[in-house]
This record gives sequence, structure tokens and C-alpha cells, in this order.
Amino acid sequence: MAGLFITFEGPDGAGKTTVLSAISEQFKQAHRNDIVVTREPGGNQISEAIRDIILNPKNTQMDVRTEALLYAAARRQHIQETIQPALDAGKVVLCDRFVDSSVAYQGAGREIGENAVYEMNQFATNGLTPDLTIYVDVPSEVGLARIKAHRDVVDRLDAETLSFHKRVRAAYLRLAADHPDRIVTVDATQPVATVIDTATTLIINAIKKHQRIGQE
Ligand SMILES: Nc1ncnc2c1ncn2[C@@H]1O[C@H](COP(=O)(O)OP(=O)(O)OP(=O)(O)O)[C@@H](O)[C@H]1O
Ligand SMILES: Cc1cn([C@H]2C[C@H](O)[C@@H](COP(=O)(O)O)O2)c(=O)[nH]c1=O
Repeated sequence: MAGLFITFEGPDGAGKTTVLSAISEQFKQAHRNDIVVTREPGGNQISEAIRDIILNPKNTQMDVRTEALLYAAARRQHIQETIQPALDAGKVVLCDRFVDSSVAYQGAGREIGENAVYEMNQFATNGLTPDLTIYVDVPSEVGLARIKAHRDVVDRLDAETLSFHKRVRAAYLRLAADHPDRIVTVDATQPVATVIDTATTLIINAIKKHQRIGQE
């Protein structure tokens, strides 16, 4: 049976990393070696190197289309090296960010155009689409305040203006409204334990459904 591809999305500071690392730990304790947790941009040596270039606060001269292409390049390598082999082996891939991030951040945040960025990413993904996307939603002010309060190093994207982050969130909300069969929204202003429980339940239900369909 082919694997299951689940992505996590959300504005900066929504809590994706916190939630995914708690879920990853739970699965590790349960010896679930059929679950692969990974992130974008990153997940392998080449994509992590691209990540460093994109997020380096010193790269202030980076053109917005260069940025969009670098995210797509990192994604292509990530799919080829990590995501597709795991899916082919029947595993469950939990990925922190995917194409929706590019549509929201580069398409809306950078104002390149959401459709243009989506189309450009089709070349990188060859049509690979998540089975489920857990969108962790938080107002931009709340997300940015969390980052400022807790993070020592603020990267090039975190450091963007409030209006940039508001465009990103608005695009995510549009994506969630346009793709109700794929994207489930979780309110990340709730306590972190509640967000973790909700996301865990969504993942377990998706795995059960996938297994049921596989047996039919
Ligand atoms: N539900 C929550 N309530 C309060 N604080 C939270 C919640 N979730 C996460 N945090 C805190 O907010 C900060 C940012 O969380 P985290 O790094 O997980 O966000 P993120 O979505 O991965 O952000 P980014 O995309 O910028 O990396 C952390 O200090 C974390 O402890
Ligand atoms: C995949 C992807 C990411 N981004 C942005 C979103 C974040 O600000 C950073 C990644 O850092 P994180 O702490 O690991 O979330 O990059 C983007 O703009 N476009 C993308 O496609």
C-alpha cells in the first residue's frame, strides 16, 4: 500500500515545530518506525544548505523570485531524496510545511501571485499533493509575539513586516476555505497541549482511514 502524506502549515510562531516534535516523540515511544517526520525547507543535506541561504538575515539583496525558486528547488530535492521514497515504502510522512507555504509566503506575502507560485511549484512536485494538511492558525500579532519572546535568532522571514505576515495568514485562510477536503484548521491560540491532542487525533484518524481504504 502506498504511504500517507500529511503536511503541517501555519504562520510563523503558530507552534508547528512544537506540536510536531511532541507528536514525533509520542510515535517514537510507541516504536512507530513507519512514521517519518521532516521539514521544509530542509530534510536533507542539499535542502538544508538551501535553507541556510534563504533564511540568512544577511541576504537582504535576495530577489523575491529567486527566493521562490530556491524554496521550490529545496522542495524538489526533498521529494526525491526523502518524501517519495518513504511514501513508496508505505510510510506515513509528516512534513513541516510544503507548497501551501510557498503560495502563502511568496505568492501572497511577497506579492508574486498565488497562482503563479502554485504553477511554478507543479514543476518541482510533479503534482505530489498532501493527503491531509493540518493548518495551525494564529493571528499574526500573536505568532510574532511568541517568536520575539522565545527565539534568540530571528530569521529573514520572521523579521518581515506585520503587513507581510497578515497577507500570509489571509492567504492560508483562503487556501483552507478553497480546499476543505484536504485542509483542516486547528486554532493555535488554544493551550499547546490541546493543539497537540487535536493534531494527534487528526493524524491517527487519517492513518486508520488510509488503512481501511487499503484493505477494501
Ligand atoms: N499553543 C501555544 N500557546 C502558547 N505558546 C505556544 C503555543 N504553541 C507554541 N508556542 C510557543 O511559541 C513559540 C513558537 O513556536 P514554534 O517554534 O513551535 O512555532 P512555529 O510554528 O514552528 O514557528 P516557525 O514557523 O516560525 O518556525 C515557541 O516558544 C513555543 O513554545
Ligand atoms: C517551505 C517554505 C517556508 N517559508 C518560510 C516560512 C518560515 O518563515 C521559514 C521556514 O522556517 P520554519 O521556522 O522552519 O517554519 O520559511 C516560505 O516562505 N516559503 C516556503 O515554501
